[in-house]
Amino acid sequence: MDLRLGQVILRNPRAPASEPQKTFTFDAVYDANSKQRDLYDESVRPLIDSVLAGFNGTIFAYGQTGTGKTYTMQGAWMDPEKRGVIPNAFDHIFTHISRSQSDKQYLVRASYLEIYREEIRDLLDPNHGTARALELRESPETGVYVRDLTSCVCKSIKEIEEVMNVGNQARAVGATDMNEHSN
Ligand SMILES: Nc1ncnc2c1ncn2[C@@H]1O[C@H](COP(=O)(O)OP(=O)(O)OP(=O)(O)O)[C@@H](O)[C@H]1O
Repeated sequence: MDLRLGQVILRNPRAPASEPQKTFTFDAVYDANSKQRDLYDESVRPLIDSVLAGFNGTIFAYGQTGTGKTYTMQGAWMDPEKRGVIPNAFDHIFTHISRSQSDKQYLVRASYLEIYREEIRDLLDPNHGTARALELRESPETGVYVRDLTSCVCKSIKEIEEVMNVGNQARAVGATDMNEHSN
């Protein structure tokens, strides 16, 4: 990895020395020594700032199992240096709201879903294990949305963390089911 050039360089160890390396260039590259805070400040903070200004924003973690998606997104909750994108974004959003002028109003709503075997499951629905899969819909006003997805209004970091914990527990049950099916 070349963090300065934003490049990931791949070499096949079994290939003959004459085979060229493959170089992929990105806007930014972070390796195992990168700091959560640097990733947030450089690559996430500008996106959340635009969301706070009224634009849409998406952060998408994609990769093979065990490559660090959960670590990057959630991190080690109790250690401020290891907190990932989600807790840093909660902090950023609610700090911004608390400091904003009184003529502005913000409404924060949180939903939490997972796509498991091509089906959408609502992790905030207490019956999600037995409920029917949710449907993806599109409307001219709001664009793509998930019909009947639970949405919780959150007024503080504590409230949104509670919503996330409920969803995380539903996820963990899903993972156990999956393990049982594969055994
Ligand atoms: N940058 C990092 N620094 C230290 N530890 C890390 C880092 N990234 C990942 N890890 C550790 O590597 C392991 C796998 O990471 P993680 O669980 O985040 O992967 P994942 O992509 O979410 O996997 P899965 O798709 O199976 O859920 C974890 O023990 C995690 O703590």
